[in-house]
Order: sequence, then structure tokens, then C-alpha cells
Amino acid sequence: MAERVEPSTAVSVSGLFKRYGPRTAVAGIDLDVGVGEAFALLGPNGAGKTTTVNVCTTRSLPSGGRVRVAGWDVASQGVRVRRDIGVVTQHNTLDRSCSVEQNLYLHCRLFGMGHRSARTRTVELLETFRLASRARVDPTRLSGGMVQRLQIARAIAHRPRVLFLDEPTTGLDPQSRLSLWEQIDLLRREGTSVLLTTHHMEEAERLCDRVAIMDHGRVLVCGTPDALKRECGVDTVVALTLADPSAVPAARLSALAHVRSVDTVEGGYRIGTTAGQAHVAQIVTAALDGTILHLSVTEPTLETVFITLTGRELRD
Ligand SMILES: Nc1ncnc2c1ncn2[C@@H]1O[C@H](COP(=O)(O)OP(=O)(O)OP(=O)(O)O)[C@@H](O)[C@H]1O
Repeated sequence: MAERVEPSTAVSVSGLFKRYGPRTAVAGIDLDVGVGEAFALLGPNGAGKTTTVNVCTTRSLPSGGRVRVAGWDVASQGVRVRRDIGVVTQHNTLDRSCSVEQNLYLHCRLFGMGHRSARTRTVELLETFRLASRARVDPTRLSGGMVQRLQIARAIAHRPRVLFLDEPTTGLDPQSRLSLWEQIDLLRREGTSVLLTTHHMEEAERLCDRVAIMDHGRVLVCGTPDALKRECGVDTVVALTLADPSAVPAARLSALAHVRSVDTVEGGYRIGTTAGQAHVAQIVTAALDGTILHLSVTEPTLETVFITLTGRELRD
């Protein structure tokens, strides 16, 4: 009988390294996802998010470190891990030779359910994921949003303890994204632990209790979205679009009191300040030479946190 540690965490990653030949994809990370928690790995392309998920879901072996999922060790207890997880990868892995309902039914049978329970579960999932009217159609005839709903429905059909979602809404239109977020909320309320990867900061913030920001195979920071934003040292972000940005040197803005960061963006600057909105006027005055076309004053986001940490934008 394989040894199992009753998990206090859904996912426990300790000193994980993953190398592909000379390339280090994950450079020694530590993470814990609590039972019932929704956790996001947020970062740009190539940060190491998918590699981390691949190790957690036993698709690839760690080069170093230890990973436990639902209490099982991914390297030595892979079969046990696989029974306790649901996985939605970045690719459409639906069986195109089967109908929508058969994709669900066969998954249930593969995970050991009898005919009757598999039928009942299939009907329940079709209803929950609003796919009942498409039950008999071929998955190639579904919209992108429906494909993702079906992939999630299938991933949770056997009631896994931990659900892994790799970029679940990439490529979806805003309405389908919102609808998928509602489905993920539902799973959360039912107590499923969720680890999702995304490069979409609103998604991380909207869906997850905690976020780890990754870059170049490392975790830069980890915490609740509110804590990360508080700790980034910026409380107001002023975005300026100028007719002539060259007339306003970045150094002039950086030299202003309470300005913490100045990033050059297309057509202007994004300025992080530490003095609330009280000092926006001094920024406006300093930028008048460039003729201001647009000005916005917002609170920091996870994007601000990423920029503060790396000097780069999260989006490509
Ligand atoms: N099978 C592989 N062989 C070689 N290098 C790989 C392999 N898989 C990933 N990498 C490299 O490891 C690094 C991390 O990739 P990974 O896919 O984990 O990043 P990511 O954050 O998930 O980004 P994306 O959103 O683009 O998938 C990248 O430099 C990538 O090229």
C-alpha cells in the first residue's frame, strides 16, 4: 500500500527544479495551496507556470525538489495523484469521435463509475455547465467557451480533490471568459482546491485567494492580491498619453516628489506614486510640454506589482 500523508495542503511544492537539457524552466520554487483554496500562478509566457503544473500533474518528473498533491508524492505515487486530480491543459483534449455527453460518460467510466452513476453524473454535469442542449453534438461544433466548459466538466467528473487549470480562458471572448469564471466560482464554493495558471491579472485577482507571481522560473512574490498591491509601494498609478512624449523626459517625472516609478509605454508614461491622488497636479504640470491627450488615475493592480518587480509589463 502506498504511503500517504493526510494533506493539510492540496499542493505542496518544495524546492522544485525542472531542467530541459541546459535550460532551467523552474529554478527552485516553493508553494503551498491550501485545501479549498484557489491559487494562481501569474506570469508572462515562459515564466515556468506550465512546467510547474506539468510536474504537479505527473506529466513530467521534477529534476529536483519535492511535490505532493493531495498528500501523494508526484514522483513515486503518480497513479494515486492522477486519481485525485482534474486537469485542463492549454490544448483541446476532447475526444472528437464522441459526442459531448459521451466525453463525460466515458471519463466517468474510466474513473471506475458504474453505468448508472456515470449516466447520472453526466446529466448533472451537462446541466451545471449549461451544455444539455448540446449533449448529442460533436465537440468540433462547440464554441471556444463551450469547449472549455466541457473540458472543465470532464476534469471534475470524478470529483477530484485538486483541479489544475492551465490558462483556462486564453483565446476566449470576454463574455465566454465571464461565464467560465462563474463556473470556476461554483467549483470553489463546493470546496474544490484550484491551481490555475494565467497571464491575465484580472483573472488571477477575480478568481483566486492567493497569487504567486512567476518570472524566469522563479516565484517573485506570493500573497493575497490585496497584500501584494499594498506591498508594492505604489498607491496611485497615473497613465499619461502625450502628443509628443519626447518633450517630457522620463527623468523630469522621476525627479518629482513621491514618484516611485516611471515606465515608458506606447505614447506616454505610466507613473507610480506613493502620495495618493494629491500629487497628480504636479505630474500634469510637469507633462504639459508634451500636450496631454489622455490622463487616467487608478489604484495599483497586479500588473503594477509585476512592473515594480521586473520593470517589464506582464502582457507580451
Ligand atoms: N519540453 C520542453 N523542452 C525544452 N524547453 C521547455 C520545454 N517545456 C518548456 N520549456 C521551456 O521552459 C521555460 C518555461 O516554459 P513554460 O511553458 O513552463 O512557461 P509558461 O510560464 O507556462 O509560459 P506559457 O504561457 O508560454 O506556456 C520556457 O523557456 C520554455 O521554452
